[in-house]
Amino acid sequence: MYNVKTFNAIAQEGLDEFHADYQLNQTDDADAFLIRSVDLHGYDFPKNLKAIVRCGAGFNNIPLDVATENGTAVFNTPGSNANAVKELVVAMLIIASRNLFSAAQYAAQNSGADISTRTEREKTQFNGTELTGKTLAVIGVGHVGARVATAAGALGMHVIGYDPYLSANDAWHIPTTTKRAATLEEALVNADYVSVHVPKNSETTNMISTKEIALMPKGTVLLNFARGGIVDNHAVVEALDAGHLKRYMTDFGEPEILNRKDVLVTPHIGGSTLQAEANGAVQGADTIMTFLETGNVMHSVNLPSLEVPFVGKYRLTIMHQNIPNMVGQIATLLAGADVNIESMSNAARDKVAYSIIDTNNEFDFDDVVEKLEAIDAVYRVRLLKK
Ligand SMILES: NC(=O)C1=CN([C@@H]2O[C@H](COP(=O)(O)OP(=O)(O)OC[C@H]3O[C@@H](n4cnc5c(N)ncnc54)[C@H](O)[C@@H]3O)[C@@H](O)[C@H]2O)C=CC1
Ligand SMILES: O=C(O)CCC(=O)C(=O)O
Repeated sequence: MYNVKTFNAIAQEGLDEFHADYQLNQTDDADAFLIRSVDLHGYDFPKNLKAIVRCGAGFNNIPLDVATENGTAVFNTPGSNANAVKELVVAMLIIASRNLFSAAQYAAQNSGADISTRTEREKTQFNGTELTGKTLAVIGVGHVGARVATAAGALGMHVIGYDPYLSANDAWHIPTTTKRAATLEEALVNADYVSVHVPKNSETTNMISTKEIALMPKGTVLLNFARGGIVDNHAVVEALDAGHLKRYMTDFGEPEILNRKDVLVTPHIGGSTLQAEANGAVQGADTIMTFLETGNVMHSVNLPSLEVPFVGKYRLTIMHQNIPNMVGQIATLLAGADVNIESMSNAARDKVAYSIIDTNNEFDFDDVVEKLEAIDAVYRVRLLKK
C-alpha cells in the first residue's frame, strides 16, 4: 500500500486516478506528496518521501536541493494548465487595450434619466486601441508562451519571442510567424505589449526591472502571469508614475502595486479552470503511480529522465550523486551479492544521477539495499518487485 498526502485543492479527477493500492491523506509519513502552490520551503520532508508532484508548471515553491538530499524526486505536470493561462493573457491583452475595467465601472455607476445622452458624450474617454498590427514580445516561449504567441498571431499581432533555453520539442509549437529575438533587448525595444512566461529562479528574479522597462517604447503594456518577483514592482510603479508604462497586468498582487487605476491584479488564477485543474491532477496522479511502481522518471525537475520497460522480476532504483565510479561501485557490490544484472541504465542531470537495474534472480534484498545505501553519495535505494 502506498500513501499519498495532498496539499491544496486537488481536482477529484486526479484523486480518482489512484487505484486500490493507494490511500490518500492517512498519514504525514507519505510516499508521495501531490501539491499545487503550497510553499514547501522549510518543510521537514519525511525520510520515506520518494516523490513530490506539483500539479502545474512552476516549482519554485519546492526546495529542490533539500528534496534531492532527502532522495525525493520532484516532478511537475508540463503543459497541463498552459491553455488556461493563455486564455487569461488574451483576456488581459484585450482588457488593457480597450480600457474595459474602467469602462465597465463607469457604466455600472452611471444612472439617471439622461444616461444614454451622457454615455454617448462621455464614452470617448474609454477609446481604446486595436491589437491587430501591434507588437507583442513573449519572454519565455515554452508551453504557455508558445500558446500566447499563437493566439496573438491569430489576433493579427506581430509576435517576437525571446527564449535562449528553448527545448527542441517546444520549438515545434511556436508559429513560424513568430520572430526570434537573439537578446532580451531586441525583444523589448519595439514592443507595444510584453508578456513574461519564464520560470522563477535566480536568473529570472527581477529580470524585468528599471533598465528593461526603459528599453520598452513609451506606452507599453506589461503583463506578468508567470510569477511575482520576475518583474520588479518598484520599477513598474516608477515607470507607471512617469507615464512610460501604460499598464501593468499581473496574477501576483503585492502591496506596492495595489489600488492603482493603471494596474490590474488577479489572484493567481492563471491555472484556475476546471479543465486545467483536472489535467494537472490526473497527470500528477499518473506520475506518482508510474514512479512509485516502476521507478521510471518522466518530467522530473531534479532527476534525469529515465524510462526502462520493467521486464525483470526485481528492480533496484538508485538515486545518487553524479560523480565518477558510482556505476562501477554499484555493479561491483551487486556482483558480490550474486545479483545477475539483466539490464542496467544510468542517466545524469547536473549534480544528480539515477540508475535502474533489473534482475530475475532472488538475492538477499535487505542486505543489498542496506549496502547500496551505505555507499557515500547514494541518496536513496528502492527495491521494486513485479
Ligand atoms: N499564473 C499561473 O497560474 C501560472 C503560472 N505559470 C508560470 O509560468 C511559467 C511558465 O510556464 P510554462 O510555459 O508552462 O513553462 P515551460 O517550462 O514550458 O516554459 C518556460 C520557458 O521559459 C524559458 N526560459 C527559462 N529561462 C529563461 C530566461 N532567462 N529567458 C527567457 N526564457 C527563459 C524556458 O526555456 C522555457 O521554454 C511557470 O514556470 C510558472 O511560474 C504557469 C502556469 C500557471
Ligand atoms: O493553480 C495553481 O495551482 C497554480 C498554477 C501555477 O502557478 C503553475 O502551474 O505554475
